[in-house]
Amino acid sequence: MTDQNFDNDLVINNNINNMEANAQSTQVTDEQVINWIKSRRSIGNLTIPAPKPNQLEAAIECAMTAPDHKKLQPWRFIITEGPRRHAFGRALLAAAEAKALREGAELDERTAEKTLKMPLRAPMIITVVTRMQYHEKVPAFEQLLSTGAAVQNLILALKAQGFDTVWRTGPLANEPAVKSYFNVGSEDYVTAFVYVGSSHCQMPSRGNIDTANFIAHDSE
Ligand SMILES: Cc1cc2nc3c(=O)[nH]c(=O)nc-3n(C[C@H](O)[C@H](O)[C@H](O)COP(=O)(O)O)c2cc1C
Repeated sequence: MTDQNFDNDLVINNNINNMEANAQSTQVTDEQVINWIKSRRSIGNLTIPAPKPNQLEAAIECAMTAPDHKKLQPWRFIITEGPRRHAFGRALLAAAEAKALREGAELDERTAEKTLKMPLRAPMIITVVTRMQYHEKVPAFEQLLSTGAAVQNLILALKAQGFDTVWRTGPLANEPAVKSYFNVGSEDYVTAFVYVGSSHCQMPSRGNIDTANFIAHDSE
Protein backbone atom coordinates (compact mmCIF):
# COMPACT_ATOMS: atom_id res chain seq x y z
CA MET A 1 0.00 0.00 0.00
CA THR A 2 1.54 3.32 -1.00
CA ASP A 3 1.09 6.77 0.48
CA GLN A 4 -0.69 7.65 -2.70
CA ASN A 5 -3.28 4.93 -2.15
CA PHE A 6 -3.64 6.17 1.36
CA ASP A 7 -4.10 9.76 0.28
CA ASN A 8 -6.57 8.85 -2.37
CA ASP A 9 -9.00 6.44 -1.02
CA LEU A 10 -8.21 4.50 2.11
CA VAL A 11 -11.25 4.94 4.29
CA ILE A 12 -12.53 2.29 6.67
CA ASN A 13 -15.49 2.30 8.96
CA ASN A 14 -14.46 3.20 12.45
CA ASN A 15 -17.40 1.77 14.27
CA ILE A 16 -15.53 -0.91 16.17
CA ASN A 17 -16.66 0.55 19.49
CA ASN A 18 -20.08 1.44 18.26
CA MET A 19 -22.11 -1.44 16.96
CA GLU A 20 -25.10 0.71 16.13
CA ALA A 21 -24.71 1.93 12.59
CA ASN A 22 -22.79 5.09 13.28
CA ALA A 23 -21.70 6.07 9.81
CA GLN A 24 -18.60 7.83 11.01
CA SER A 25 -15.59 7.22 8.78
CA THR A 26 -12.00 8.05 9.42
CA GLN A 27 -8.97 8.16 7.22
CA VAL A 28 -6.34 5.80 8.49
CA THR A 29 -2.67 5.33 7.85
CA ASP A 30 -1.02 2.28 6.31
CA GLU A 31 0.50 1.50 9.70
CA GLN A 32 -2.91 1.61 11.37
CA VAL A 33 -4.29 -0.84 8.84
CA ILE A 34 -1.33 -3.19 9.39
CA ASN A 35 -1.73 -2.97 13.17
CA TRP A 36 -5.46 -3.49 12.85
CA ILE A 37 -4.92 -6.73 10.91
CA LYS A 38 -2.42 -7.89 13.51
CA SER A 39 -4.84 -7.07 16.33
CA ARG A 40 -7.39 -9.67 15.23
CA ARG A 41 -8.05 -12.24 17.94
CA SER A 42 -10.49 -15.10 18.10
CA ILE A 43 -13.11 -14.84 20.83
CA GLY A 44 -14.79 -18.03 22.02
CA ASN A 45 -17.87 -16.77 23.82
CA LEU A 46 -19.95 -14.33 21.87
CA THR A 47 -23.26 -12.62 22.52
CA ILE A 48 -25.69 -10.36 20.69
CA PRO A 49 -25.69 -8.23 18.66
CA ALA A 50 -25.04 -10.34 15.60
CA PRO A 51 -24.56 -8.66 12.23
CA LYS A 52 -27.61 -7.12 10.62
CA PRO A 53 -28.50 -8.36 7.12
CA ASN A 54 -26.69 -5.49 5.38
CA GLN A 55 -23.56 -6.04 7.49
CA LEU A 56 -23.62 -9.75 6.76
CA GLU A 57 -24.09 -9.06 3.07
CA ALA A 58 -21.09 -6.68 3.09
CA ALA A 59 -18.93 -9.29 4.81
CA ILE A 60 -19.92 -12.02 2.34
CA GLU A 61 -19.21 -9.68 -0.56
CA CYS A 62 -15.68 -9.27 0.87
CA ALA A 63 -15.38 -13.05 1.26
CA MET A 64 -16.27 -13.46 -2.39
CA THR A 65 -13.37 -11.28 -3.49
CA ALA A 66 -10.90 -13.96 -2.36
CA PRO A 67 -8.37 -15.19 -4.92
CA ASP A 68 -10.23 -17.79 -6.97
CA HIS A 69 -8.51 -19.69 -9.77
CA LYS A 70 -10.70 -19.80 -12.89
CA LYS A 71 -13.46 -18.05 -10.95
CA LEU A 72 -15.05 -21.26 -9.78
CA GLN A 73 -16.60 -19.59 -6.72
CA PRO A 74 -16.41 -22.86 -4.79
CA TRP A 75 -17.74 -21.37 -1.56
CA ARG A 76 -21.21 -21.38 -0.01
CA PHE A 77 -22.27 -19.56 3.15
CA ILE A 78 -25.02 -20.98 5.35
CA ILE A 79 -26.31 -18.75 8.14
CA THR A 80 -27.59 -20.29 11.36
CA GLU A 81 -29.27 -18.03 13.93
CA GLY A 82 -31.78 -18.13 16.76
CA PRO A 83 -33.60 -21.41 17.40
CA ARG A 84 -31.95 -23.09 14.41
CA ARG A 85 -28.83 -23.25 16.55
CA HIS A 86 -30.59 -25.97 18.57
CA ALA A 87 -31.23 -27.99 15.42
CA PHE A 88 -27.57 -27.56 14.47
CA GLY A 89 -26.62 -28.75 17.99
CA ARG A 90 -28.74 -31.86 17.49
CA ALA A 91 -26.93 -32.55 14.20
CA LEU A 92 -23.58 -32.22 15.99
CA LEU A 93 -24.76 -34.60 18.69
CA ALA A 94 -25.93 -37.16 16.10
CA ALA A 95 -22.52 -36.84 14.44
CA ALA A 96 -20.68 -37.32 17.74
CA GLU A 97 -22.78 -40.39 18.57
CA ALA A 98 -22.20 -41.94 15.15
CA LYS A 99 -18.46 -41.22 15.35
CA ALA A 100 -18.23 -42.76 18.82
CA LEU A 101 -20.14 -45.85 17.71
CA ARG A 102 -17.87 -46.24 14.70
CA GLU A 103 -14.84 -46.02 16.96
CA GLY A 104 -16.28 -48.51 19.44
CA ALA A 105 -16.62 -45.86 22.12
CA GLU A 106 -19.56 -44.41 23.98
CA LEU A 107 -20.41 -40.75 24.33
CA ASP A 108 -20.59 -39.79 28.00
CA GLU A 109 -23.42 -37.56 29.15
CA ARG A 110 -21.21 -34.54 29.77
CA THR A 111 -19.71 -34.63 26.27
CA ALA A 112 -23.16 -35.14 24.76
CA GLU A 113 -24.54 -32.11 26.62
CA LYS A 114 -21.53 -29.99 25.66
CA THR A 115 -21.82 -31.00 21.99
CA LEU A 116 -25.52 -30.17 21.91
CA LYS A 117 -24.81 -26.69 23.23
CA MET A 118 -21.85 -25.86 21.01
CA PRO A 119 -23.80 -23.65 18.60
CA LEU A 120 -25.09 -21.57 21.53
CA ARG A 121 -21.64 -20.03 21.97
CA ALA A 122 -22.55 -17.27 19.50
CA PRO A 123 -25.74 -15.68 18.19
CA MET A 124 -24.79 -16.47 14.59
CA ILE A 125 -22.78 -19.19 12.89
CA ILE A 126 -21.71 -18.93 9.29
CA THR A 127 -20.94 -22.37 7.92
CA VAL A 128 -18.62 -22.06 4.96
CA VAL A 129 -18.70 -24.96 2.56
CA THR A 130 -16.35 -25.74 -0.31
CA ARG A 131 -18.37 -27.06 -3.18
CA MET A 132 -15.77 -28.95 -5.17
CA GLN A 133 -15.89 -28.60 -8.90
CA TYR A 134 -14.02 -30.59 -11.46
CA HIS A 135 -11.62 -28.40 -13.41
CA GLU A 136 -8.50 -29.71 -15.09
CA LYS A 137 -6.51 -26.64 -14.04
CA VAL A 138 -7.89 -26.18 -10.53
CA PRO A 139 -7.16 -29.09 -8.22
CA ALA A 140 -9.14 -29.67 -5.04
CA PHE A 141 -6.51 -28.12 -2.79
CA GLU A 142 -6.75 -24.79 -4.65
CA GLN A 143 -10.51 -24.74 -4.15
CA LEU A 144 -10.09 -25.42 -0.44
CA LEU A 145 -7.44 -22.71 -0.14
CA SER A 146 -9.64 -20.26 -1.99
CA THR A 147 -12.42 -20.97 0.48
CA GLY A 148 -9.96 -20.46 3.34
CA ALA A 149 -9.03 -17.08 1.89
CA ALA A 150 -12.73 -16.25 1.65
CA VAL A 151 -13.17 -17.17 5.31
CA GLN A 152 -10.34 -14.86 6.35
CA ASN A 153 -11.81 -11.99 4.32
CA LEU A 154 -15.17 -12.70 5.94
CA ILE A 155 -13.65 -12.59 9.43
CA LEU A 156 -11.81 -9.33 8.76
CA ALA A 157 -14.87 -7.71 7.18
CA LEU A 158 -16.91 -8.67 10.26
CA LYS A 159 -14.21 -7.24 12.52
CA ALA A 160 -14.25 -4.01 10.50
CA GLN A 161 -17.94 -3.71 11.35
CA GLY A 162 -17.37 -4.25 15.09
CA PHE A 163 -17.96 -7.99 15.41
CA ASP A 164 -15.86 -10.71 16.95
CA THR A 165 -15.46 -14.18 15.53
CA VAL A 166 -13.83 -17.53 15.93
CA TRP A 167 -13.18 -19.99 13.14
CA ARG A 168 -13.93 -23.46 14.40
CA THR A 169 -14.10 -26.66 12.49
CA GLY A 170 -13.33 -29.52 14.83
CA PRO A 171 -13.60 -33.28 14.36
CA LEU A 172 -17.36 -33.29 13.68
CA ALA A 173 -17.47 -30.76 10.85
CA ASN A 174 -17.29 -33.31 8.06
CA GLU A 175 -19.11 -36.15 9.76
CA PRO A 176 -22.00 -37.46 7.61
CA ALA A 177 -24.70 -36.22 10.04
CA VAL A 178 -23.38 -32.65 9.85
CA LYS A 179 -22.90 -32.72 6.08
CA SER A 180 -26.39 -34.07 5.67
CA TYR A 181 -27.82 -31.34 7.97
CA PHE A 182 -26.25 -28.66 5.77
CA ASN A 183 -26.92 -30.51 2.54
CA VAL A 184 -23.22 -30.81 1.77
CA GLY A 185 -22.28 -33.33 -0.93
CA SER A 186 -20.00 -36.25 -0.11
CA GLU A 187 -17.18 -34.76 -2.23
CA ASP A 188 -17.60 -31.33 -0.65
CA TYR A 189 -16.21 -29.94 2.61
CA VAL A 190 -17.43 -28.01 5.58
CA THR A 191 -14.45 -25.66 5.68
CA ALA A 192 -15.42 -23.43 8.57
CA PHE A 193 -17.93 -22.73 11.22
CA VAL A 194 -17.42 -19.01 11.75
CA TYR A 195 -18.99 -18.15 15.10
CA VAL A 196 -19.98 -14.47 15.03
CA GLY A 197 -21.19 -12.02 17.64
CA SER A 198 -20.05 -9.37 20.05
CA SER A 199 -17.86 -9.36 23.11
CA HIS A 200 -16.45 -7.00 25.69
CA CYS A 201 -13.60 -9.43 26.28
CA GLN A 202 -10.20 -7.84 25.80
CA MET A 203 -7.81 -10.49 24.56
CA PRO A 204 -4.15 -9.95 25.36
CA SER A 205 -2.19 -8.60 22.45
CA ARG A 206 -0.02 -11.05 20.54
CA GLY A 207 3.16 -9.26 21.45
CA ASN A 208 6.01 -9.33 19.00
CA ILE A 209 5.60 -11.52 15.97
CA ASP A 210 8.94 -13.11 15.24
CA THR A 211 9.09 -13.85 11.52
CA ALA A 212 12.77 -14.88 11.45
CA ASN A 213 12.23 -18.65 11.38
CA PHE A 214 9.48 -18.45 8.81
CA ILE A 215 11.13 -16.56 6.00
CA ALA A 216 13.82 -17.65 3.59
CA HIS A 217 15.15 -15.73 0.65
CA ASP A 218 15.70 -17.65 -2.49
CA SER A 219 19.37 -17.08 -3.25
CA GLU A 220 22.32 -19.05 -4.57
C1 LIG B 1 -9.34 -24.50 9.59
C2 LIG B 1 -9.32 -24.08 11.04
C3 LIG B 1 -10.07 -24.79 11.95
C4 LIG B 1 -10.07 -24.44 13.30
N1 LIG B 1 -10.82 -25.16 14.18
C5 LIG B 1 -10.85 -24.82 15.48
C6 LIG B 1 -11.67 -25.52 16.39
O1 LIG B 1 -12.41 -26.42 16.03
N2 LIG B 1 -11.63 -25.15 17.68
C7 LIG B 1 -10.82 -24.12 18.11
O2 LIG B 1 -10.82 -23.85 19.31
N3 LIG B 1 -10.05 -23.44 17.27
C8 LIG B 1 -10.04 -23.75 15.96
N4 LIG B 1 -9.25 -23.05 15.08
C9 LIG B 1 -8.32 -22.02 15.61
C10 LIG B 1 -9.01 -20.70 15.95
O3 LIG B 1 -9.77 -20.24 14.86
C11 LIG B 1 -7.97 -19.60 16.32
O4 LIG B 1 -7.22 -19.26 15.20
C12 LIG B 1 -7.05 -20.02 17.42
O5 LIG B 1 -7.80 -20.27 18.57
C13 LIG B 1 -5.99 -18.92 17.73
O6 LIG B 1 -6.60 -17.71 18.11
P1 LIG B 1 -6.29 -16.34 17.35
O7 LIG B 1 -7.07 -16.40 16.06
O8 LIG B 1 -6.75 -15.27 18.30
O9 LIG B 1 -4.82 -16.30 17.10
C14 LIG B 1 -9.28 -23.34 13.74
C15 LIG B 1 -8.55 -22.61 12.79
C16 LIG B 1 -8.57 -22.97 11.47
C17 LIG B 1 -7.78 -22.16 10.46
